[in-house]
Amino acid sequence: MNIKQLAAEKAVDWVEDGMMVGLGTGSTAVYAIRKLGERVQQGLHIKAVATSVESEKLAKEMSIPIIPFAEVGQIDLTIDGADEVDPDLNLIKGGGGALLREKIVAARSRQVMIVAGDNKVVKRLGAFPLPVEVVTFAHEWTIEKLASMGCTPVLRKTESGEVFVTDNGNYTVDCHFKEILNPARMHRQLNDIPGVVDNGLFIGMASTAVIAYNSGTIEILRAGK
Ligand SMILES: O=C[C@H](O)[C@H](O)[C@H](O)COP(=O)(O)O
Repeated sequence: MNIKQLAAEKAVDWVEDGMMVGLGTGSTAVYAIRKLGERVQQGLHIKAVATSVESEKLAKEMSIPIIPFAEVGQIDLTIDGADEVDPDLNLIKGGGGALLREKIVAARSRQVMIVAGDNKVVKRLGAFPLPVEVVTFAHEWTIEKLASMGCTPVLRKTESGEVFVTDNGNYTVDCHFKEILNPARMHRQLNDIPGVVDNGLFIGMASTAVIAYNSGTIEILRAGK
């Protein structure tokens, strides 16, 4: 079993009967959705909301009952991956292109549990290019403003060379900062740029991180500890 699978399947142990569960996106979250699906098929009763079209499709294939976001009240637990996790459990997310729905679901969740291999744990955020979701209108100008923040911005393309379009019909700009000294301030400054919809910094949103190591060990990190 690889470390992504180990962390993701462990997190599913926290899901209890009757919960409203947020389903993350990405190659690690996929393992959590599959495991949760197995538990549903064995009789676990939950409802879920997905953070991407892709995760929703997989959840339905696994017979997990999906609720439209408009009908979701409080979400009990969201299980999601991350591109970087710092010691305060601040995160970079959006490498898979789903940051906006992920952030909305996280904001509605009592508990956000991050699942990752230990390669995602960093002392300081920013080596991973920070994804920023921007509207298509005047995106060239928005990209210039992002560059003025001290990064090298790259408009994300698909493997076939088309501009990548998010589930919300926007573009993603990957901002190469190398390091982000003050993530909370950077979060505000980026979102102040007209044309920016949101950025991949998740500040103070994760309550727990389930981190798996190649040795097979699992470490549980908690925010504020
Ligand atoms: O947009 C995608 C999400 O934020 C993912 O959770 C993140 O990119 C981590 O993905 P993966 O588990 O594939 O490394």
